[in-house]
Amino acid sequence: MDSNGVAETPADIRREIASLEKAKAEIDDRITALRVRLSSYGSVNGNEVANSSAPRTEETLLNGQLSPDMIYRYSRHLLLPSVGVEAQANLLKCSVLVIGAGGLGSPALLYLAACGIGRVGIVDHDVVELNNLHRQIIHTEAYIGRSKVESAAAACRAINSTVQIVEHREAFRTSNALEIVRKYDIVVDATDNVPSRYMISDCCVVLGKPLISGAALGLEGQLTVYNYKGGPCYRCLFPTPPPTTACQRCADSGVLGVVPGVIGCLQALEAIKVAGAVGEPLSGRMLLFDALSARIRVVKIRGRSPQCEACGENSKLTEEQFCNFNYETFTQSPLSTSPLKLHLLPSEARITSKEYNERIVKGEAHVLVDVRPAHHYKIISLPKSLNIPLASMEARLSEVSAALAREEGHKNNNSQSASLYVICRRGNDSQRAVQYLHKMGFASAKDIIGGLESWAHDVDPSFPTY
Ligand SMILES: Nc1ncnc2c1ncn2[C@@H]1O[C@H](COP(=O)(O)OP(=O)(O)OP(=O)(O)O)[C@@H](O)[C@H]1O
Repeated sequence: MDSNGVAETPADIRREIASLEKAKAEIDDRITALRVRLSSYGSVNGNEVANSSAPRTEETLLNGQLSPDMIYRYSRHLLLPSVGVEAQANLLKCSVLVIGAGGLGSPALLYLAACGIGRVGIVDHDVVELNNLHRQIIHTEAYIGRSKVESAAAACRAINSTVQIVEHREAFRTSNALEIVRKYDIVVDATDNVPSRYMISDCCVVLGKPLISGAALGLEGQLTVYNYKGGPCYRCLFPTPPPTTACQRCADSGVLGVVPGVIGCLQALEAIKVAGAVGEPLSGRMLLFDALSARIRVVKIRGRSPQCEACGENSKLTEEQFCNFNYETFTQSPLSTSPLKLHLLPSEARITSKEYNERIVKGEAHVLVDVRPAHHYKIISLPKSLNIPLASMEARLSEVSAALAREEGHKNNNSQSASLYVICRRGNDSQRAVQYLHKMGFASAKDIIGGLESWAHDVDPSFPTY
């Protein structure tokens, strides 16, 4: 008999248990599905969209204690005596802004989301490209052509749906910098370019935020923490920017994918130390990483400079001065030639890639000198070109004369001189080479405007670019 006086058998009881268990499983499934849906909501350009994103810190911290889910998720942190519950709770209450979702930002963001930083902001204006994927490991092929912020935010939410991810799909500029940075406790500079580095450091000085700054190029990287508890800012160390010609970019010089990976991880580590109030953040010191020799060195750097134009005692930058500062012109020395704006030659000494193609199709006798470095030439080159890198042009000038003589003898029975064309990757070094060749008596030498990039764009779309 049950409590209602109805006769029941063990089979009845088993049936009822099974039925209730099925209903319970369906409710659990529904709760899980709703949690996943909830975590897929986020904020775009700093404004939260409907339904807010992840649970807020107050929900994850019960009466200041970690919730059971949090204890389980972060148990390996909690087991570390130097981290423990206090530092983990500090992380959950903290907000970190990562500017740049590229080579440095990718690992930094993944670790910051995974470790339970309460709110993570991502700023970037760029879209994912195929040649990003060897190092920008937060992005996948499925996101090629789509916003890096959108892609990075999805990856962070997939790792940890309890973290609030805020999307800022825009370039970081003086016009939006203060408004964005004001909302965060710590800033990670993962932009890896000089104008942004000055702008971000100055913004952090104005708003009093600690800054974790990283850089990676080729096979080397460096890292430091600026503006932390009276420590130096970027301008204290580098009051004047380097000449533009000294500012190499990954797109020109290359970078081994793991190098920004290492530095980006260390940036996340420093952010965690500052956020969690553990350890000794890398302030007043700089870490230098050399991948080839597998060496990491930490050197002491200059402390805060009283004369610094950003954080100096009598010269502290104001919000207004920051907003009116032009970082692009400040970081471009008027004496140095911007690699993108070289105009060294008169128009008669230049020819478009289309014109060059028409001439060779007609069978014009000519020599094509490719002045890129030999390792670039090995990547891809035009048929029958002669590789004489710009740096060795002076020493190998006789090879140009010999090639012209061969071509004239071969094609024209010495009756007509052969033309001389010069090409490079984007049309800057070729102009320098033509200028030099003119000086050395090769008066007819012509530069192919825009180099191999223009060839790929205007003549042969199947020609690979890099
Ligand atoms: N001022 C800025 N505001 C927002 N994002 C920036 C700013 N400056 C740089 N970034 C972003 O920082 C990231 C830096 O990434 P990274 O240095 O790995 O190279 P990349 O610019 O993606 O590619 P590559 O240098 O190979 O062309 C990029 O996604 C870039 O869009």
